[in-house]
Amino acid sequence: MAATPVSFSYKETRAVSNQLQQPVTAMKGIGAERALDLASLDIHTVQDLLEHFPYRYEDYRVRDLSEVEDGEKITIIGTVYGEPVVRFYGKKKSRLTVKIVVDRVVVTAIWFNRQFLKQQLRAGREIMLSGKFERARLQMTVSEHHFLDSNKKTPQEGSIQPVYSTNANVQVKQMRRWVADALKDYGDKVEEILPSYLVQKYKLAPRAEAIRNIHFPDSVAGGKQGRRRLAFEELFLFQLKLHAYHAVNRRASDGMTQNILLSQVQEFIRGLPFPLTGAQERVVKEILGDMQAEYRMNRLLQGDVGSGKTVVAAIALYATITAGYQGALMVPTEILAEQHYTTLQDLLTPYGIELALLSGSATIRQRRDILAGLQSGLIHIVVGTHALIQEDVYFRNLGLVITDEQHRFGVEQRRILREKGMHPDVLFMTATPIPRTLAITAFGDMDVSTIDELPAGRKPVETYWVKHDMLDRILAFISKELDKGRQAYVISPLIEESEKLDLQNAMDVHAQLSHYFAGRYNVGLMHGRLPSKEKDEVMQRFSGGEVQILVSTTVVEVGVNVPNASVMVIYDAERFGLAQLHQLRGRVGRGAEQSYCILIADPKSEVGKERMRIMTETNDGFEVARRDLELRGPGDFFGTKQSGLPEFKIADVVQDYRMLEVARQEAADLISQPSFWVGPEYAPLRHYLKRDEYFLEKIKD
Ligand SMILES: Nc1ncnc2c1ncn2[C@@H]1O[C@H](COP(=O)(O)OP(=O)(O)OP(=O)(O)O)[C@@H](O)[C@H]1O
Repeated sequence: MAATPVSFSYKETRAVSNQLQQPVTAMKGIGAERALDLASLDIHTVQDLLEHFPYRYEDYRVRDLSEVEDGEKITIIGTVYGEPVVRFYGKKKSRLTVKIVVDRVVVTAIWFNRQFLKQQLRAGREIMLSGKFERARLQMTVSEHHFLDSNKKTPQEGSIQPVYSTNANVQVKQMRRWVADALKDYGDKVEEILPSYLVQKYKLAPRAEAIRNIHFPDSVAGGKQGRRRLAFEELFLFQLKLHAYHAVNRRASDGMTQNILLSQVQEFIRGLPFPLTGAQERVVKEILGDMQAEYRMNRLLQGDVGSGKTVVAAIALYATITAGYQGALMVPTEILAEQHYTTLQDLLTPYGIELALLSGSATIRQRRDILAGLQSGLIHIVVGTHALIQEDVYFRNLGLVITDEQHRFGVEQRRILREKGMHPDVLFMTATPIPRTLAITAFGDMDVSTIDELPAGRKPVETYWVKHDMLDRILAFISKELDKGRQAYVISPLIEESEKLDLQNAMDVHAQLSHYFAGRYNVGLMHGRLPSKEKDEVMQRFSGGEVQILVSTTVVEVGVNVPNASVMVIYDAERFGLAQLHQLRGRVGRGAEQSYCILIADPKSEVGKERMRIMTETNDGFEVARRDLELRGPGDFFGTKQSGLPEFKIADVVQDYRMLEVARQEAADLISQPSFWVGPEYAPLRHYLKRDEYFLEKIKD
C-alpha cells in the first residue's frame, strides 16, 4: 500500500465537521422523541438531516392563469365567491366545490372528501390554492390550501418547496421546518469535499450552496445547479470508492503469479480453426495480463451472443495449464456443461490435456474417479454446473475459475472459494451486455473486458414480429427452411411462472408440430424437468441433425450452439424480457447461413409494442441493452436487488450516464496518483473513504 502516514494540520475542518456530526437533538425543537421519529428515517445527525434531499418540489409561485397549460400543477391566489356546495356520493365520498375569483376570472375549486371545509369557505376570504388546473373548464382540483387572512403562517407563498420522503412519524411540513433550521444554524459549516480542481473544471456549485439550493432553490436554475453538483459528487464518490477498493485490493498479497508459457499459448491460438477477431485478441491479452500479475484476477468478460467467448475461455484455461495449474469452467445448466465440455475437448485434448465433466448424470463411481483426479492433479480441467464449487470438490492446484452468466452467480461463490482456502484467478462471462460504465458500476470491484465485434461473415438475424393468427404462414416458412437442410427452434408459450403449465404448453406445441410435420421431419421436446440423461440425448439428436425441430421451454436460452439451426420461433414473445429475447435469438445466426427470428406476440401495452420493435430494428446486443435500459430504468433492468447496482440518492444512472462516465474517469485518474493517499487537499476524500470499515486500517492519516 502506497499510503505513507503523514501528519498535517487538519484541525480546523475537523472541528467544523464535528458540529455537523452532532445528534439532531442539538437542534432546538428536537427532543428525544422527535429524534426517534427522525431515526426511523435513518436521520441521526445534523449532517444526515442536511443530506436528506427532497425527491421533488412543490411550486408555490403564483402563476398568471393565461400562461398556464392544461393539466399543470399550479398555485393561485383568489377570493372566495358565492356559496360552497357539497355533494355526497358512494358510501363516504364527497365533492366540495366553490367559486374563487382570481384576477376577475372565476375558477371552480374542487376538494374531494373535505366536506368539513364548507364552514370555513366564507365569501370574501382570501385564499391560496395549489393543485391541478384544467384549463378548458377553469377548474382546479385542490391538493393544498391556505387562508391568507388567518394568523397561521403560509410560508410557501411565492416559493418552491421541497417534498421529502417521510413516514407516518414525520410530516413533510415538519421536515421542511427542520431542514430550514438546520440550514440556518449549520448551513455555513458544510465543507467542501471535492478537490478544487474538479469544482473549477466542471463549474460545480460549492457544496454548501448546492445543499442550500437543493432544499430551497432560490430559482429554477439554482435548483438545477445544486442538483447537478450533488449528483456529480455522489457518482464521483461512489467511483472513488470502487477504484480505491480496487487499488488497495491489488496490493493485497493473496493473488498468484502465473508463469504462463506464452509461446505455447500462441501456438495454441494459431492451431484454432479460425483466426481470432481483433476484439478476441484484445480481451485475451487483458485476461492473460491479469493472470500473470501478482494480484488476483477478478474480471468480467462480456460479449454479445455468438461473439466467441467460449474460445477465449479455452485459451485462458490452456494458459493456466501451461503455468502448471488446473482450471474449472462453471455454467448454469447441464446442457451447457455438456456442450462446453465437448467444445473444450475438441480444442484441448490434442494438446494432451485431461478434461472431465462433472454432471448430474455421472455414476457414483465416475464421480469418485473425477474427484480423485482433481485432487491428484491428473485431471487438468473440469466442467460442471455452479454446484461444482459448493460440493466436496478439491483441487491440487486450482489456478483459474471461469463462470458463465455472471448475473446468476457471484459474491457467494467467491466466498466459498475463499473459505476453501483457494485464491484462483476468476473470470466471469456474460452474454447480457450492458454499457461499460454501468457494468463497472453494477459489478463493483471487477475489471471489465468487452468483445464488441462478431466473427467475420456473420449475417444479422432477420427478425419479424407477427400476430398469433399467422401460425399457418409461420409453419410454411419453417417447412421451407427445413427443406433447405436447416433446423429450427420453437420456444413454447410462457403463460406464467409455473413450470408445470409451461411444460404443458411445450407438450401441446410439440404435439401440434409433430402432427403437422409427420412423416417429413422429426420434432424433439426439451424442458427443464427431463432427467439430465434425456436432456443430453435430445440435445445430441438435435445437434447431430437427426431431429430437425426442437420445441423447448427456455432452457435453451443460454449458450446453446447448433450452427445449422437457422430459425427461432418464439411464442408469446411479449412475455419475455428483451435480454432474454436477444439471448434466444442468439441461438440462430451462428453459422454462415441467413437466419430468422419470428416473434409471435400480441402485446397490449405501448412498452410491449416498443420492445417488439426494438427486436426487429437491431441485432446488436449492446444496442438492445441500451434501449431496454431507457425503456425500463436501471432498477428493473438489472432485475433483482442482488444485481449490485447501487441506489443513488440524487443521481440517475440512465439520465446522468454521461456524468457517470466523467466521474468515473476523474476518480480513476485521482486514485492512480500517489499524492491522493497523502496530500492534505485530499484529506476530506480520504475521510470519506474511511467511513467504510474496509478502509479504516488501510488508509492512514
Ligand atoms: N474468431 C472467430 N472466427 C470465426 N468463428 C468463430 C470465432 N470465434 C468463435 N467462433 C465460432 O462462433 C460460434 C459462437 O462462439 P461461442 O459459442 O464461443 O460464442 P459465445 O460468445 O459463447 O456465445 P453465446 O453467449 O451465445 O454462447 C462458435 O461456433 C465458434 O466456433
